This record gives sequence, structure tokens and C-alpha cells, in this order.
Amino acid sequence: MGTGTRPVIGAAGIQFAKGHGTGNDFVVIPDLDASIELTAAQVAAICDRHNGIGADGIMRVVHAAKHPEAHDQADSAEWFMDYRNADGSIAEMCGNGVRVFTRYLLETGLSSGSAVPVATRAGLRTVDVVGDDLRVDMSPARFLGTEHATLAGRAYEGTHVSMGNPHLVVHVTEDELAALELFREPQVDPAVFPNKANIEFICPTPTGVRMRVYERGVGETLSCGTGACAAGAVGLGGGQGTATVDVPGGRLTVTVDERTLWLSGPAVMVAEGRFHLR
Ligand SMILES: N[C@@H](CCC[C@H](N)C(=O)O)C(=O)O
Repeated sequence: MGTGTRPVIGAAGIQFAKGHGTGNDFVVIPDLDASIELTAAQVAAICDRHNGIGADGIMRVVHAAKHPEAHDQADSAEWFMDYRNADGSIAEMCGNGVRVFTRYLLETGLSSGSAVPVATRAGLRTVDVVGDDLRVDMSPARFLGTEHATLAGRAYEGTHVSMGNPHLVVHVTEDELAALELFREPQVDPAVFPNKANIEFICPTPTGVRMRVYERGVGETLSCGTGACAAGAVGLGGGQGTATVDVPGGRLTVTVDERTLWLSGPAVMVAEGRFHLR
């Protein structure tokens, strides 16, 4: 795995688990004492779907007190979600990731109870167990005005939304949604999005919206939790209520109340093992 990457571990290899939320899949690496340093090239090698394990991103599970970006949250959360996109870039937040991360904590006994606080780069998030689903308090969507993306020579107007990470939500028709060439990366104005953005294309359904997404640092994915939050909030017109968000990998539900925005849906672990970096 990962030609050109440096070995950072002994012969026993690195322990990992794999999980997904509506098809948005992640490699989870328990690194409780923050001893594993992964370069961007190594993350990309792990996430490679042909030569690696394959995933949309990886999450290191680290004691919040032991990570410089999270020790200020250590009084409230024991664990920090160190999230990296499949290309190795760092992201502030991941809505499906934080739910899969919590499933991992619960299944391994690193956390227990029905409400699990998780430290993230976007701040503290609490994940509740609700039946088979995991529901996370994502904090309110922040609406930041009208911006544009260009895809296959066409300019699309959309709503700039922050969920801790940057999003642009674009309305299209159902036929346009099906025809989008999302094997290409939509281009955004670097003056507005200096670190790029996740782009959600949506059309209305009877109970919410249907969405396809191009994730920053990944490509088109089967789902994106923060993208669903941004899309649901736009679908609700900035008001309160509940919207289903249908993605290629399944269904997520977004609820906006007077205080916050909730994201609910399935999060499952599917495998565990060890890997080596050469
Ligand atoms: N899949 C995620 C979002 C992951 C981060 C995103 N690609 C970014 O760079 O902001 C989700 O479920 O929210």
C-alpha cells in the first residue's frame, strides 16, 4: 500500500475499523494517545479504492486531552475526531463521520450511554442514540449569501452555507440532477472559498429534497452529512421543520428547531483489521 509513503509503524501494523453512514465510508483508526502521524500521501493510500482499504475519509480516535486542536474541549468530551478527506486534506467537520465515529466508540466500549459528546475541529458535537439511528446536534446552519459554482461550462447560482465546513447548495431540476457530470470537480471562486467547498445539488421531493454532492477532497460520494444539513436547511427555506434528504446511499433526516439543527440516520461498522504502510 502507498508507494512512496514512509513506514511509521512496527510489524504488527495499524489497527483499523471500517464503517459507513448511508454509503459515506470511513476508515477509523484508534490512536488513543496520538502516536501515529499520517502524511497526506499515506491517508490517500489508505483511502485508495483499488490499492488500499478504500474510503471517503479517515478518522483517528484520539484522547481530546492529547491533541493540540482539542484539549480545550477535553472537559466536555473524552474523544477527538481527527478527520481527513480521502486526498489527505483536513476538514473541520463531518456529519456522517461523527455518527460513524460514535458507533465505533459505542461498539468498542470506549464510550457508553445514550448521549456521546465528541470533540471536533468545529467544536463539541453530541450524538444521541435514537433506536437504530444516531442523531447528532450539528449546531445551526449559517447562511452566508448567494455564490456560484461552474460545472461543465455552466454557472450555477447557490446558497453559501457553513456547517463548520463550507458548502454551496444549488437548486436544479430532477432531470438536471440525474444528468450532472460529477466526475468533474465544480469550480468555485477562490476569493469566496479559499479552501474550496462541498457542492450540493438538490431538487424538491414531497418530504424534503433529493441531493447529489461533490465533496471537497473526495469527489462525488454516496452521501454527505454536513451536505445534507446544508441542503435540508435550504430546503426548509431557512425556517424550522423536518426535511428528508435522499442521497444515492439512502436517506438522512434533518430537523431544525428553535435552537439547533439535528441530523439523523444510520451509522454502521462493517469490518475491522490491521494494515501496514510501506
Ligand atoms: N462526508 C462528510 C464531509 C467530509 C468533509 C468534507 N469533504 C469537507 O472537506 O468539508 C459529511 O458527512 O459531512
